[in-house]
Amino acid sequence: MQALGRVALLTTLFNTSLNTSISIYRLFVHRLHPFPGPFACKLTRFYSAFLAAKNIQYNVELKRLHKQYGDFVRTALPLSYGPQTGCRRSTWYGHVDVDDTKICMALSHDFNDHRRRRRAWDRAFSIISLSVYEPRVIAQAKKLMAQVEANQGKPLDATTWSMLFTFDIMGDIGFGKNFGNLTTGKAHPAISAIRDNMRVIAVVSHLPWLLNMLGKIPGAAAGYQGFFKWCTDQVETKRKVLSPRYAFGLAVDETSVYPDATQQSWDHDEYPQDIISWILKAFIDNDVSAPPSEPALHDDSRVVVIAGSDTTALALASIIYFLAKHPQILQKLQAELDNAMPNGPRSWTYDKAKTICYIDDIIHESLRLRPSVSGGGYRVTPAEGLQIDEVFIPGDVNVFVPQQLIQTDERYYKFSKEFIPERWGEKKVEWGTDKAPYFLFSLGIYGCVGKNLAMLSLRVAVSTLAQRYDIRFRTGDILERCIGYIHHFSAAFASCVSPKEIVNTTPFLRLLQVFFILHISGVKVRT
Ligand code: HEM
Repeated sequence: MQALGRVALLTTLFNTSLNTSISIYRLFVHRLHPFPGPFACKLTRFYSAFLAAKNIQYNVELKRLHKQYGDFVRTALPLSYGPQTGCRRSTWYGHVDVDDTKICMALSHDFNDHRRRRRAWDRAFSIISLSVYEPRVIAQAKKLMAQVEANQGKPLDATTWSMLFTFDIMGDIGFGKNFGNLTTGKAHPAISAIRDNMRVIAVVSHLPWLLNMLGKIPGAAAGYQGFFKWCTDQVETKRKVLSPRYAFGLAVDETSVYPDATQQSWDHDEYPQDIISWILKAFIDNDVSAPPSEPALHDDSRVVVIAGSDTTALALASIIYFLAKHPQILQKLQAELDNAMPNGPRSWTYDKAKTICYIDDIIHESLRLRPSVSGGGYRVTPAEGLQIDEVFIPGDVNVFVPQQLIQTDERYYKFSKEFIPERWGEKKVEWGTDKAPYFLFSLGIYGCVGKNLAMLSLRVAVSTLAQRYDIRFRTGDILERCIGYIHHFSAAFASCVSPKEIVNTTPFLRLLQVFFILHISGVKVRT
């Protein structure tokens, strides 16, 4: 008993002195001690996780911190991205595994490994690949419009429908599969798995070592296993599919076409028709751009599912919200659509729609105010440090950019909190928009590989929707009350919007009344 007491005493003494010396070091000696920031943040990353967990709104907490401490806050430091930056991925990207051979390209730390693997993804998003995807995105938009028409007069949940739309695009373009969300109107179970996954990452990724450790404890990640297995199954099913199935064009259930699909081999001479086939092709061919292992391949598939759907869904839901809030902007867009396509929806083509710059201006303005990836990617400064104006940040320091804060900073954007798409068009030079920081798809080597697919999907959805319908809130007075914007994931790939109600009436079918209700999915509703 006495011995036990001594061990306890010694352990307490050891831990107390260890923690005290670490605290003194972090507070007064650490290279970053001159940077202002909350006391607790200087001591432990648990405080950041605590802030993130409060309402799963780390961006709001960051706003408060920057207001209090200025541009540079210890725990969140702005830096420049772009091709010239010497910054690389930080330890944040090790939250799944620190071994690059086991994780997806989107989390790979090693500069050369990432650059090598990125090539397979670049092929999947080349101009030729996008021309293959384009009619399939349009086909999904047609299904969305059919649902809107079929539900006239009834409330439509625009957040959910945005997700159903982008999830089906991801299914087809990502895996060559039809997940049928837009046909059934029911959300695929993987959608709630994505949200759950993101919610955990939003909080625990502030402590990447903890997430990493939890992943290694048997059973600790049991909650994810269903989703992980589902993603793995998508890849494995794909691996068994013969190339002639591509002759069938749009997604088909391959087992119905090739009941004995397991017996078939991969024809790698075929031009792949979806993202995962490009990655698989590299893998099967042992190409230099291939994922280095089976776990890495399967982790890549999870990136396709999550990055390929949630980001664009949030962007679309936000755009619908802004169009409802600003009817004069919707009218201007409709006038431009009518001008380019005087015969209405029947004369709609993507070639005509994409010539309307105002559509892109609306998309950019919406993403400026409501970026789908609110925090930007976490980076580590180069060994020689980083000079930003008069501030020097030492080398090997983890930093990240609060994207939404910068993109709504009055110093860079006039009327920065207002939705003014014209700042990207006729006011661009006068307001200096082209010189303002804007990186919603990130920049440089780690920039979004899916940007062109996202823009294609958004252009198609916004133009077809606006051409057919007026959009307004069902009850205008709830608008501001419902504002709340939840970013689950400060560095990548997830967010949700809160409840909004929208009413649509169509200019072409004026008798129609369609209600959109934008409401939060999977997260407690905030009013
Ligand atoms: C509006 C929609 C989208 C936005 C705002 C967006 C934004 C971003 C951002 C900011 C990054 C950098 C993250 C970081 O630094 O860690 C990124 C990376 C990435 N995005 Fe997107 N994204 C969108 C849509 C898509 C789509 C549709 C895909 C298709 C699969 C996609 C796939 C990826 C991938 C694979 C990466 C990692 C790139 C790399 O590591 O080199 N994204 N995205």
